Amino acid sequence: MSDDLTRDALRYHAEPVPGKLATALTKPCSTQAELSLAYTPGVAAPVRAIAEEPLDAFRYTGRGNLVGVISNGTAVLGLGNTGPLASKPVMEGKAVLFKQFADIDVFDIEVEAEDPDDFVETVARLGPTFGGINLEDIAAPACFDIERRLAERMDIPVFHDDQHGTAVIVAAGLLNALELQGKALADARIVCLGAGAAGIASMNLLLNLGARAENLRLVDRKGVIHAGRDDLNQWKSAFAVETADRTLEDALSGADVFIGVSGPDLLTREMVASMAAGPVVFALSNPDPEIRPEVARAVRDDLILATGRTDYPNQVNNVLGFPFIFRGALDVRASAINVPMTTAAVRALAELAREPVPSEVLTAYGRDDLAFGPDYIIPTPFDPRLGERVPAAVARAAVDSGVARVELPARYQT
Ligand SMILES: NC(=O)C1=CN([C@@H]2O[C@H](COP(=O)(O)OP(=O)(O)OC[C@H]3O[C@@H](n4cnc5c(N)ncnc54)[C@H](OP(=O)(O)O)[C@@H]3O)[C@@H](O)[C@H]2O)C=CC1
Ligand SMILES: CC(=O)C(=O)O
Ligand SMILES: [Mg+2]
Repeated sequence: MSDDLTRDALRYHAEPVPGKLATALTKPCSTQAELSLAYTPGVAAPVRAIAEEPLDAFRYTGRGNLVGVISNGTAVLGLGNTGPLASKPVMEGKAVLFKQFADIDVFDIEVEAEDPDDFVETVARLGPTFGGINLEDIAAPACFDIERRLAERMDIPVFHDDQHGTAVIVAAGLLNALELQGKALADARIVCLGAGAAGIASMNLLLNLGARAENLRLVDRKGVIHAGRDDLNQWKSAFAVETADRTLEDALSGADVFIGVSGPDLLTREMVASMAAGPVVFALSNPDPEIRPEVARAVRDDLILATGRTDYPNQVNNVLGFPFIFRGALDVRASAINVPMTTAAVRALAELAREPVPSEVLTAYGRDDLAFGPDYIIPTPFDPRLGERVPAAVARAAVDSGVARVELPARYQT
């Protein structure tokens, strides 16, 4: 990151008030009469109602539109285990995105609990506060059990954004990028560097969508995950294949797709040069990608390139997913966010990128033109249609898959 950007970012976070969030009131409270309603004695009325009928919490409190963005800070962006306190700017940032793009309120909660049992116990007890839980920046492999255990204990959606949010955007972007390169997902040779939260979930979703296991190579710090390794946890070993490939370099030779969800500057010029004709390179590590776009583009001009960043074309980042997926889930009071719902989000995102781009987006990006093609494979976060299409698709999938607890809202019934 340049010195200028570092300075600007620190100033943005410090001024005019520290941080990016504050509490807003939704009811007036400036007279004796209003205070009597907001606080004692009036507040006793909704307390009694909710004690008698728990569903009244959705009527009398903000629970139904409130998501907990919760982290223990063990995998903060690509910066590693910075701990919970240093993760707070990211969690506040996720709150900004929930509010800005989907009008969802958020409490960011940073928990001093590296031990999964402590973390699960802490979060599970917060159920009454929230309509949904967005787990963020929790390292693999602990994140897999944490999410499963919380989903089993809680009756609201528990969604690990780095797993499923990322997987949705990777899949939507890849479906479009492969089509532009004239390739099919089922035939594509895909190499994923990073076998953690984002990597494992993205590969699982691609398998669901038609990628073939024998065409996938998952790579961690020790190299290719293959059948001969005896150091693999259960999530990695599900991807162990019989192959002679041992290094990232081996795996990438002739590959169609590189997906990087690992760390900065791990993909070399030579590796990009060795890929098949018309390759797709998603260098998604934040803030610094696996290869800088200008370096990759200098190697070859037939590639489609994406990063997780806002300052390059093709931002493959979970910001395109979690606000809109939760909007759809909350609107039907879903008890979970399941595969039919994430798959519906993939399709909605991929299809939206093929439509003409509205003027708001061109203005936000200072562009005269933007159209489906190698530099526009996925909508931008500022696309106002995202807030209609993705939640509608997710809510419908929730209803169809039986996890919705209220009917599909009229505005989604088109
Ligand atoms: N663009 C986007 O929307 C998103 C991007 N990301 C990015 O993906 C990265 C990983 O995040 P996440 O999955 O949550 O983290 P995890 O800690 O769960 O997983 C990290 C994975 O990356 C691997 N890895 C790290 N460094 C290296 C290296 N030098 N060489 C090879 N493999 C390496 C680790 O290998 P090992 O298992 O051997 O330790 C591990 O498998 C981060 O950079 C993050 O910013 C994540 C989510 C969304
Ligand atoms: C984008 C994001 O969630 C990450 O890099 O961790
Ligand atoms: Mg994250």
